[in-house]
Amino acid sequence: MATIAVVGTGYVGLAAGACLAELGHRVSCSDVDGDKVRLLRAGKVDIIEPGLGELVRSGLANGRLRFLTTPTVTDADFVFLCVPTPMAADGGADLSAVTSVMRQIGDQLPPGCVVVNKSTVPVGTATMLSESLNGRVPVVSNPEFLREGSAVHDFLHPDRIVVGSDDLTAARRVAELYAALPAPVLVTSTASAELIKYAANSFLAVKLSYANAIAELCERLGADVADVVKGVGQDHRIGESFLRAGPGWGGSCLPKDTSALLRTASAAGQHFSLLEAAIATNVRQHSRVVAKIRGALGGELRGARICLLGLAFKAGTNDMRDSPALAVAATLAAEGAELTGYDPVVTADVPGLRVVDDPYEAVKDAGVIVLLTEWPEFRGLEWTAIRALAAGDVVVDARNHLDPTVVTAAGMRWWGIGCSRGVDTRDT
Ligand SMILES: NC(=O)c1ccc[n+]([C@@H]2O[C@H](COP(=O)([O-])OP(=O)(O)OC[C@H]3O[C@@H](n4cnc5c(N)ncnc54)[C@H](O)[C@@H]3O)[C@@H](O)[C@H]2O)c1
Ligand SMILES: O=c1ccn([C@@H]2O[C@H](COP(=O)(O)OP(=O)(O)O[C@H]3O[C@H](CO)[C@@H](O)[C@H](O)[C@H]3O)[C@@H](O)[C@H]2O)c(=O)[nH]1
Repeated sequence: MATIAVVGTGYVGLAAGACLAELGHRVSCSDVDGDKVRLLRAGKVDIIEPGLGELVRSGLANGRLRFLTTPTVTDADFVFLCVPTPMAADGGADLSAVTSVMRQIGDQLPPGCVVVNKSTVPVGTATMLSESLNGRVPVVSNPEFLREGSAVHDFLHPDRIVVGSDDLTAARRVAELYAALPAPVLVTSTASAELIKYAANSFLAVKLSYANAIAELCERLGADVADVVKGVGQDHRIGESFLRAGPGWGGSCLPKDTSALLRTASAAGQHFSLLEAAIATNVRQHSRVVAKIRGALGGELRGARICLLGLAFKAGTNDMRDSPALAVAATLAAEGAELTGYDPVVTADVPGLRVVDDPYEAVKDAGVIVLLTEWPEFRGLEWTAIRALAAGDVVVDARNHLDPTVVTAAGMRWWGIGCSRGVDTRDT
């Protein structure tokens, strides 16, 4: 059993801390957000993550998990860095939280301790951190691959555990922390481990943009993207996952990580045109959704009432960071549309958008209804009632989530993504 200090209790830090405590380690988690720490001490988790609340409460009860407002590292065998690395103004990764934590704890790290970096950071960061410590303790890169909405499951059932270290003993000690998990451990240099994280997220983004570009072609050629990606994905070399066409990819990771990798490549003298095209295709996908909405309204957005169903960047989370729904909403609002939104878990107001807590209120008088997040509850909506409440009769289903026969049986028109129904290529 190891003593672990986790710094940052967001999606990654809290999942890692609670799961490592569950695996038998003694874990203290710290965060600068005092309100969050107070809630966690009371066993309350303010993000939607199945199983996380239970693990936090069980860790508190068995004494293996505690929450602090300042990191206590003097007795730690391992310090896990799990702080944000958002997009900086220049498109790269903002490392200020990482460097500020290291300034705070650097002098207190005991001999024999290992700094384990789980934040997503550019190649060279582990070396930079190690130099800032004058090599007193090893810095290991241990990127995290969990997804929001399934953080606990993903942490406990990883496809692989990547341990990047220029010190083999430290690498072995970090790998040992995960010994109870049935996953292959890949030991690499710190540079390779740091790049694996960006390369994986960027590959997912490229795959998604490819699917969205094929969806556009399907519309132009009269094919159906659902069938096309099924037939493509059944080739085991390609795989069916991450090929669902939609309003574009978003979230707290893919947009910032693709941008940071592009910048890393450019600083290294490489024009990564494939990745650049994937990002551009994603922006284009937002515009294609807006074009469909404009088409449904007869060309005019100014003054139009539009209902947005779903605001989170995907179903299963209340995270709205870089949500495609917000990108679409921002363009519509800038063009003078009046927006009403409903999301089962997002209740906070969004600039340019009135958020209501009932889908039937959201659709009232709407000239067009746009589905942007694939929440299961949207499949159970009463479309006959909606037909009576809305002013227009088109549903732009940007996730191909609804059953078109149910929607059309209620007297509405269903416009999907990547299928010949509802094609409007006027301003794409
Ligand atoms: N969200 C994901 O699905 C995911 C998955 C894998 C990797 N990552 C990476 O992990 C890192 C953390 O991401 P996240 O989504 O958990 O972030 P988050 O925004 O959910 O949480 C970060 C937490 O760190 C705290 N924090 C900020 N500065 C701090 C400081 N100086 N000291 C202590 N705490 C501080 C914040 O208050 C917040 O609670 C990022 O680099 C991200 O790219 C995220
Ligand atoms: O077939 C698909 C799959 C996903 N998406 C969209 O792609 C985005 C990203 O989805 P997902 O990858 O599930 O979200 P995250 O929770 O942000 O997870 C990604 O980012 C994390 C942070 O780095 C990584 O750890 C994960 O491995 C990586 O999947 C979302 O907008 C999804 O709606 C699609 O449009 N179609």
